[in-house]
Amino acid sequence: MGSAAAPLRVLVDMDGVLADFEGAVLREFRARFPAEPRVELEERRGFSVREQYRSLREDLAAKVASVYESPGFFLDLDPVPGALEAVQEMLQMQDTEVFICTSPLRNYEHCVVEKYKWVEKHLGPKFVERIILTRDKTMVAADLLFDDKDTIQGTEPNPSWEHILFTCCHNRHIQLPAPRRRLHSWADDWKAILESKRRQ
Ligand SMILES: Cc1cn([C@H]2C[C@H](O)[C@@H](COP(=O)(O)O)O2)c(=O)[nH]c1=O
Ligand SMILES: [Mg+2]
Repeated sequence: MGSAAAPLRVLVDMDGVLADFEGAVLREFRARFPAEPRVELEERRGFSVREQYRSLREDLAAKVASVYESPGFFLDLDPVPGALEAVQEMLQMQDTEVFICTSPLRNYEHCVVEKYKWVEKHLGPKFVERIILTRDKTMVAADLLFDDKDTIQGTEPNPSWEHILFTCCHNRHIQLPAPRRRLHSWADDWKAILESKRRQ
C-alpha cells in the first residue's frame, strides 16, 4: 500500500498580512506628531517604515519607532480585510496545515506578548498553538509562505517554502521576476495557489 501524501504546510505572516501594521503606524504617528512630516500609505516604499521616515529627516526614525514600540500597539492592530476568514477556512481544509509565522521586533518588550494576545483575541486559543515566532523564517520548513516582505533571507540559502508576496502599500510597486507570485489581497484566489502547490 502506498503512503498518503504529506499535508500541504502553509505559513502565514502576521504584520502586513493578517494585521494592519502600516495603517496603524500612520494613524498613531499622525495622532502623536501632528506637526511632523509623515509618509502617506500611497507613498510607502520599501519594507522598513523606520528607514523611510529617516530619509525624510533623521530624527523621525526614532519618532516612528516610538509609535510601534509603544505598549498596546501590536494588540490593537486591525485585522487585514478577509484575513481572519481566510486562515480559519485554511485551517479546516483537508490535507492542509496552517501556521502563523511572525518576526518580533528587536525591541521585543511589548511586541511578543501582544502578538500572542492578538492571535487569541482574533483567531482563538487553538490558533495560539500555531504561532511560530522567529526572526529567521528560512529555518522553518513548509510548502508556502505568504509574506509582505519582498526579500526574505536568513541562515538557510534555499528555504523549502515558496514565498508568495502578499501585496501591501510598501511592496505594490515591485515588479516580481518570474516565477515569483503574488497574492494581491485575501479577496484574491489564495485557494488556487494552495491547489497549484499541491499538484507540484
Ligand atoms: C520597522 C518595521 C518593523 N516591522 C516589524 C514588525 C514586526 O515585528 C516585524 C515583521 O513581522 P512579520 O509578522 O514577520 O511581518 O518587523 C515591520 O513590519 N515593518 C517595519 O517597517
Ligand atoms: Mg509582514
